[in-house]
Amino acid sequence: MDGHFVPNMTFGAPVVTMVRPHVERPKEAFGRGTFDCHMMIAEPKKWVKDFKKAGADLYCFHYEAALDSTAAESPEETSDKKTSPKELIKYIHDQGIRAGIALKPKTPVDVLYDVLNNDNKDEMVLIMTVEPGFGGQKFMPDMMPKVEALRKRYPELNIEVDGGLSEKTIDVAADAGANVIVAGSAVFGADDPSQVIAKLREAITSRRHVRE
Ligand SMILES: O=C(CO)[C@H](O)[C@H](O)COP(=O)(O)O
Repeated sequence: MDGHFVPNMTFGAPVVTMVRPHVERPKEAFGRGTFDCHMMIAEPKKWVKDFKKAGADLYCFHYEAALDSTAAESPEETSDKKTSPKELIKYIHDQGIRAGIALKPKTPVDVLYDVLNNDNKDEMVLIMTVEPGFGGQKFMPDMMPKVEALRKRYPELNIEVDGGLSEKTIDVAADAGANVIVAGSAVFGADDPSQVIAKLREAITSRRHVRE
């Protein structure tokens, strides 16, 4: 979060660098230990290399930001050229990491149909189930048709949901086809976080939307 794309700020690549050595690298694509960096920032292309160097396995940018941001490849650089969502996915893959593309609640899902590759093995889509910027908001069930549409069209795509996920809302998300869950308050506010994580995981694995 950069205080521009969203009205809040969080940490950057130096924190990722410090945490990375304490978490074993994933043994397979999207596996345990994946550092999935959700970039709620206005200039997503500028930070890909820094986050890759810091240890990100997956760089997830916002579609809305990539529509109107620079093609410059570092924070120090300027460029008159623009990037685009499709170009940025390719650029992230060229850096040797996986790409995620996030949609804010008001952005329709069909904008992605010309952006995603036919082979989705190195991609993920994040459907925001709150307006990005703050934890502790209410889950928006009206985002589920977007998840359903993606799951129908891309059976093997990793589909992430973020915002208001808990034991109360997980079944709706899992039934719609989400298989990657971001949960803040429900986990960090729990007496037993591992129990909550286990329940969320069970809701997803019992649906098995992604073929193994
Ligand atoms: O970053 C977010 C919004 O920008 C996430 O929604 C948030 O971190 C998840 O928190 P919660 O589970 O409390 O909704």
